[in-house]
Amino acid sequence: MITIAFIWAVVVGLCCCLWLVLGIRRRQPGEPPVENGLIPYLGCALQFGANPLEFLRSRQRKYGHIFTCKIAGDYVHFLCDPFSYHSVIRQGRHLDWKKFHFAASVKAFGHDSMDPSDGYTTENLHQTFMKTLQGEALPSLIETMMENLQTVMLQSDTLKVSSSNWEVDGIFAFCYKVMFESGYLTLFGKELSNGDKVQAHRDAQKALVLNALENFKEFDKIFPALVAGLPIHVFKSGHSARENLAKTLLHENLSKRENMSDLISLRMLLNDTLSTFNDIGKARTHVALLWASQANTLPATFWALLYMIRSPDAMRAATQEVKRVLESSDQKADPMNPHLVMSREQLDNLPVLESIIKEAMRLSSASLNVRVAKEDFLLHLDNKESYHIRKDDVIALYPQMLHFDPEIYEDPLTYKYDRYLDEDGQEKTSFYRDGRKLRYYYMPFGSGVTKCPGRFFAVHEIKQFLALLLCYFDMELLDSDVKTPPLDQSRAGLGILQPTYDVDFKYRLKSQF
Ligand code: HEM
Repeated sequence: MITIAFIWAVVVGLCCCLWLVLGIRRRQPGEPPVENGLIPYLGCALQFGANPLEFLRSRQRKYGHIFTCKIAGDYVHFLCDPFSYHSVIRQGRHLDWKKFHFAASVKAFGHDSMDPSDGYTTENLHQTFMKTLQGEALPSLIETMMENLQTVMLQSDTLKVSSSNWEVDGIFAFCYKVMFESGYLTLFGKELSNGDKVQAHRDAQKALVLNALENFKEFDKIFPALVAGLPIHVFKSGHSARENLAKTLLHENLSKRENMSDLISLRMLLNDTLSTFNDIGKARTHVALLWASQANTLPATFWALLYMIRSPDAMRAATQEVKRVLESSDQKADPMNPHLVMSREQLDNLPVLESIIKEAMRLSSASLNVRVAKEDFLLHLDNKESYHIRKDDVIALYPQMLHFDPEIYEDPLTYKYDRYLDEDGQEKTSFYRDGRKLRYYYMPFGSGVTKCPGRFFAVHEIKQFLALLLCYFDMELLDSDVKTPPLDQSRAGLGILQPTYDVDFKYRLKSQF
């Protein structure tokens, strides 16, 4: 008995020694300070995951502008000096952004790799996104979204609307219903109608989108775990939710839809012509786009609406701004005939709404910008210091550190709807730290080549949503003193954080705008 215990003790002891010898990195001359953490493989992952901002701030106080932490098997160099961000963002020849992004997408969505160098497709995804989400493609996306939003708000059964009675709903639930349905229809179009049985067709369409929303929410819950590397089979309902979404997005189903966005039609064509993906693999690439288009937009819309309703000054200024646009284009809001139009130029010229949204995203965004070192190289910082970085190490920026920095944003935890407005009421773009003007001060959409290609559409659709609510509805918080809900940290690193609980409000049709 004693011998078995002794053997076990020796084995465990040897493993510990092996881990100490092989699993721990020792700082070499010229490298950033390193923290291996106490748990083999995971390193500092648990402490980082519990509260990334606090973790990074405490390490920054201890080590300075750059330090290295072992996180889930990788050595991650966190760069905390905003003036040095440029050396990572400008994408020198030493840094790779593809490896991490393509691998994360494969892990979460289960399609074959979309990196052309892996041989499953020759599509240049980046080009597809730029061509179909920006520039000339944007006006038609905006136009379709505006129509869909008004239909969903006023002409379908999604909301109960009345001018005499207040309806009560959670702001989060409300935003998810309205924005998901409108965004889904804008990207994936509507099912072709067969002429007769109009009501039955409408009901089926509605059921499909409602189902998609439920599946989306279920899948979204397990998304952080998938990105962290857990296999989807561990999560029964999350797995079947993803597969249900994929089934509705099979090409044979999509081809029965009309008014599809250029993004999805082009991706279908390129899936069919340039890839070797099978049918379900193709469909999963569309699930990835559905997720990208909704997972951040929905919580961002929630925060923008919540903060706007909470601030009477914001409501007043935004209402005036929207009124001015309608008057200048001779339009009147009529809920019985909801066909307001706002061009891209008009939407671009709404600085108050822009600032309301930006400030909401400043307070709720927690994305991690990641690059991988392709080779050993020397990273030069703004203060003229240089650090040795090893091949395959990760370099990360965590812009929430900027967004909550009291030297950049005075009183950073307070929502100020006009924070991004200058003295002339136009967009403010000058922010300073230590008396120096910052190039990077607002980064919820990422940076450099990996910057979100859907960012213009995202901001426009949230502006449209808020503008239409102001035109058509009176809105009030149920409890005017309600506290802002805390951020749910479980998605930290992945984008806009969700609230830990919903906040109730009431709404009814406006008698006049
Ligand atoms: C408030 C809303 C949104 C936020 C905060 C947001 C943020 C982001 C971020 C942080 C990334 C990753 C950037 C990086 O890795 O450095 C990203 C990627 C992406 N986003 Fe968005 N996004 C939003 C809305 C949208 C919308 C509406 C669409 C499309 C209709 C979209 C499409 C994409 C795509 C396709 C990618 C992947 C790009 C690539 O890998 O090349 N996003 N987004």
